[in-house]
Amino acid sequence: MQKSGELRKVLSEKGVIIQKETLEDRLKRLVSSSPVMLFMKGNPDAPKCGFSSKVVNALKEEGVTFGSFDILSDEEVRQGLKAFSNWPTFPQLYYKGELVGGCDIVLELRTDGALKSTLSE
Ligand SMILES: N[C@@H](CCC(=O)N[C@@H](CS)C(=O)NCC(=O)O)C(=O)O
Repeated sequence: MQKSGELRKVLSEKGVIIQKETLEDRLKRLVSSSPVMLFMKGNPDAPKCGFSSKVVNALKEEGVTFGSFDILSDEEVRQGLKAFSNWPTFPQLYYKGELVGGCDIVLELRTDGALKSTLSE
């Protein structure tokens, strides 16, 4: 993966140098695009995996407002986030740009009564 801040210079068809966002910068932007951000398979109305579905239900039941991104729609983000956060699976839940965890952790937090407070500190 390219390092953050490294601008990718690309020669366009017209010979003009354009600057493209690196993958790392894109991932940083995406994980912070909502205070609570869920990277999942499918979308909250139609999850395409049981683990993603469980996290969506937990967030909805706790009344947490969240943004989401369907990693099945973007292979670069799917594989990139695994390396970026050193976390090999989805769903991945972020709060203020930091990884909270996957399905097991989210369900544990809910059982402990700590999900809502973790996502609103
Ligand atoms: N124990 C995991 C279960 C999640 C999981 O195993 N996800 C798999 C199957 S949906 C996954 O994302 N595999 C990698 C991939 O599909 O890219 C959790 O707590 O989130």
